[in-house]
Amino acid sequence: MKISLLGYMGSGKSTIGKELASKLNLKFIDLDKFISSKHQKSIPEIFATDGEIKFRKYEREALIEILEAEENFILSLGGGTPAYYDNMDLINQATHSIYLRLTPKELIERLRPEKSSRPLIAHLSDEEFPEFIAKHLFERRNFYENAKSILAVQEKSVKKIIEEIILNLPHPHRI
Ligand SMILES: Nc1ncnc2c1ncn2[C@@H]1O[C@H](COP(=O)(O)OP(=O)(O)O)[C@@H](O)[C@H]1O
Ligand SMILES: O=C(O)C1=C[C@@H](OP(=O)(O)O)[C@@H](O)[C@H](O)C1
Ligand SMILES: [Mg+2]
Repeated sequence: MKISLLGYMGSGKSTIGKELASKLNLKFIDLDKFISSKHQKSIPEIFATDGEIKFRKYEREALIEILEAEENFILSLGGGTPAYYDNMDLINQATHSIYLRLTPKELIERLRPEKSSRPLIAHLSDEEFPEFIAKHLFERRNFYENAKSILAVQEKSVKKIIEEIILNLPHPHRI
């Protein structure tokens, strides 16, 4: 079984992916962590030293490497992965893709204390931040909505989200 989780920064991809993998006894791969360990740099360091364009290239290469090498996994993508190259086509060809959909309001609340770890939003002032998230999500949604399955995650616990994902897995993966 190959499952990928996608959605905006802060939607819970990394958190849900890790828990879901442990529940389904599958290998967990976080695309950002994979890129970091491959390049021996944190994501903010890659953005600062190599720039976003190179990051997108590394992200694309890592995605292909994982999709070609691995048989069974839960893959948590980065928020931007579906929006570059034809990544979304590759993701849908190889995996059951799930969009974790969250409202701008909740994303803003969640991301506010965690902004500094995310280079695309780290520099934004308190005034700029909410408007940036709303606009950026509006652009990204077009890519996310190509996922095979869409799950609204607002006001749901991690446990509940995992239960719903498992219930909605395509047959014969349901357990
Ligand atoms: N269902 C949830 N309810 C409340 N907080 C959550 C939930 N899922 C994730 N979080 C929190 O939201 C933040 C962002 O989660 P993370 O997994 O890093 O998102 P992503 O990988 O999509 O950017 C983290 O602090 C995480 O603990
Ligand atoms: O949305 C984006 O373009 C990004 C999201 C991040 O991942 P998370 O969605 O896990 O924060 C990370 O890949 C990088 O900072 C760029
Ligand atoms: Mg993440």
